[in-house]
Amino acid sequence: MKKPLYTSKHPPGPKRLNPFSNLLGFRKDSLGFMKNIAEKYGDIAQFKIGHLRILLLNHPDFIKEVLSTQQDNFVKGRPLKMAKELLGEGLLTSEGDFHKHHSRIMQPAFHRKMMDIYSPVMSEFASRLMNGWKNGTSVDIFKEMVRMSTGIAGKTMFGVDLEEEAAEINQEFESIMDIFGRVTLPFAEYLLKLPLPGSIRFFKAKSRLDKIIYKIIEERRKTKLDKGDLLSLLLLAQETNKKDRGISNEEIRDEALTLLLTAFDTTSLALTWTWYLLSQNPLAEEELHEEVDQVLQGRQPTLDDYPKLKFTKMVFTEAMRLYPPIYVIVREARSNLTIGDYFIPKGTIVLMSPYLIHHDSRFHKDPMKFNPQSWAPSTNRQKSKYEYFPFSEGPRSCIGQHYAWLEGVMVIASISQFWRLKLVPDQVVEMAQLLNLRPKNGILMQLEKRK
Ligand code: HEM
Repeated sequence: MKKPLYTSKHPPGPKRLNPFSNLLGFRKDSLGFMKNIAEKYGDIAQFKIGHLRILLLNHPDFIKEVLSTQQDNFVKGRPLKMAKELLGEGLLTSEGDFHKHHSRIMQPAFHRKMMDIYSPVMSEFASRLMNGWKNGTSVDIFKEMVRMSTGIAGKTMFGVDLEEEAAEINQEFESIMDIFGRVTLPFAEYLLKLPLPGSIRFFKAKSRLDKIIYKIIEERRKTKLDKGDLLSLLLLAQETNKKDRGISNEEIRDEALTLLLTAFDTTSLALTWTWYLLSQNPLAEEELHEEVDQVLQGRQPTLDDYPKLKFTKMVFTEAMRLYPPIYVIVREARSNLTIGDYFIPKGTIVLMSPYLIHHDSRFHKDPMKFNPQSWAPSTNRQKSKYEYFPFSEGPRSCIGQHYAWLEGVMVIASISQFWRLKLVPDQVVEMAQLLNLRPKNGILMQLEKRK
């Protein structure tokens, strides 16, 4: 039977006791709240927060509808409004032709051939980090990964050394996240307009980040050097304003800040959770050590080693399954539409959680277990793209995913060749669900030299 174009059937979901009862649950533990809704009401369910209608999709087929098949009917919309306050019209937040234009300008910086240039930088920064480590001491591995990833991002994309500024950048970013954690409030967009302590912190942090970014841009302008990196591409696009409509100073700032924050934050989180998981799974750790010892024989990895470091990549893949840094992807319906048998009105906010799908036993066997072997080519288990999507999927998926895979593998191989990271006992490792999945109080690890 032919499916009707429109249906009046609404997805099931909890009845609201008061306009903010769902808000409280969602703010306290959004993953727990979403899991509960999915378990009670199924793979397509809706709930309300204030006047907002929120749809939760918990099946790869429905998620595919939003991220790919019907993606023209969705925008980043309201949920990204607060992010725009910080990032302006960067690649992450912009829409339509503007987004396409900027995406075209920046694509070459993420082309596979650029990985030849990026991989030695990644190995070098991992070495620099290890040079400062002392056997038997403890470090907060999250801070260490942030410092290293910020250094890598600064060097590969802007040609500058940002390791010194890494702690400040991360601290400003955390102040910003604090207020971003409130994006689900029905009156969120007005929050920044009020002189509240959180808003004041936000604008201070934004202005410090701007200072760092504008300094980088100005210094490059002075040298007039085309280094083939992302900043060169952006500055070149500004100069060659003939065929295309070019790019303004402010747009360069927006893109540079977007790239810096999206690059260092997610990658350092993915690596932090990887070290934590390895410390809890000695068999996987041993297998990793065997592979890196055998492939690298004591030298730092190069791009040629990348395809040989198969188990290393499986470890990183499995870590991003259990701890996908972006644990929920959000869109807004820009017209009335149908998903499955249900009517979804214009303005509905749609949530899709890689975390929930990655922990669903229908799509991943033994989902709570860290099992890198499940990604071995020999298992022959062809997973659908929407069963594992830490980088999202479709036209708005992560532009930096090849870069992130490379950084993950290069860094894991570099470090695990020489060091074993052991979890310092008697600490509670907890997830903080801000815009991304962070360790609440960092993760203390003891450094043990292998060789
Ligand atoms: C493990 C590391 C990373 C993860 C898990 C990750 C994840 C994601 C996800 C889920 C999205 C889609 C967000 C949405 O639809 O709302 C995204 C978009 C994006 N990512 Fe990443 N990312 C990572 C690393 C990077 C790196 C290294 C860069 C840059 C060098 C980067 C730059 C971006 C940009 C610019 C977008 C917006 C793309 C667009 O909308 O066209 N990401 N990322």
